Amino acid sequence: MSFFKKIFSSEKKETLDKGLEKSKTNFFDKLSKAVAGKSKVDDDVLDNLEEILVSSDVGVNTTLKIITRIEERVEKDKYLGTAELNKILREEIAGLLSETNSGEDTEFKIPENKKPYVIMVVGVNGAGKTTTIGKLAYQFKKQGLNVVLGAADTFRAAAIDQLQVWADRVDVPIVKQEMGSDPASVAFDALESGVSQNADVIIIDTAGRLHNKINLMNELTKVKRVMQKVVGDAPHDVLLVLDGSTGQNAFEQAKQFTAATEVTSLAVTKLDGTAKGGVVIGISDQFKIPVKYIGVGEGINDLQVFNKYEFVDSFFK
Ligand SMILES: Nc1nc2c(ncn2[C@@H]2O[C@H](COP(=O)(O)OP(=O)(O)OP(=O)(O)O)[C@@H](O)[C@H]2O)c(=O)[nH]1
Repeated sequence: MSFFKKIFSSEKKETLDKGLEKSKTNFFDKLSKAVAGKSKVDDDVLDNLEEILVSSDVGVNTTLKIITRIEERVEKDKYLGTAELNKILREEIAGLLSETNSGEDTEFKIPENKKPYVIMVVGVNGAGKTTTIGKLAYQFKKQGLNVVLGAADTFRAAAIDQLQVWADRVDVPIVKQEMGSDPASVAFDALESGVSQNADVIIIDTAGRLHNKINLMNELTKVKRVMQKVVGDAPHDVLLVLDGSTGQNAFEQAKQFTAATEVTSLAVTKLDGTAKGGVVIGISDQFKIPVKYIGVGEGINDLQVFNKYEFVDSFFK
């Protein structure tokens, strides 16, 4: 490993550790209370563990899966000490995450034969869409790629302005129109402009209104259809941004968006400052969609490519 890579990884690790601190403290405080005075994993411990996982926003279905797997191990081992519980949980959670996340990545590499690579970003207002797009643009630019942004969230003037702020900050071109114009038309322009500029990546912001599933579905379908007039297989990635600090509400949003369009990857934001980090485990398991990025701070560097090993290591350190 190069010296630079080592420094970068240790910085990434520090940010991740700091970002997950609240979730960890919450989880392990409860876990240590649950096993206090017990040497063996018994029904009581498992009941408590179930409650802790649910209250850590892992979600009921995923919690039951984890508990069943631990029960099976208890059954096999006969005597499973509480001291081993931490290690077992870590193994089971890593196993669950492996079902959806290949996740050894430290950086997302754009496939060679997909240029321009088009990312359509969806999610409700306030989930951290704009910030995530800005941070992503910065990461791609650091990789030496040409990035173009498309401000297709035309529903609110502030959304266009905010994306412009990020475009200026990262120093990448942005394609935008007036507030209220047709999002599909902005997406079309952005792709045309990207193709003519020989862009490597085009990131399209979309409106996050959820008041009506049919409207949302129609709008996203239209944006996709119109983009395909310029780049036949666009979008290559439909990235759903979820606010991790909303816990169960993030599950609800994932449900609504996956019903409205095909979502191919997830970004879970605001994991710093929340005790609900377990949401990453549950959402990835329930929706069988890989978590590609996690947001662990407001800074430009605080979006990390999700790596299941790093995540579990940081959580169970
Ligand atoms: N702490 C923290 N804050 C974040 C993170 N990601 C985004 N935010 C903050 O969340 C707030 C909302 O983010 P935006 O990017 O504006 O959200 P949006 O989804 O684009 O919402 P609209 O602009 O309202 O459409 C901002 O104050 C961001 O700085 C994160 O990973 N950690």
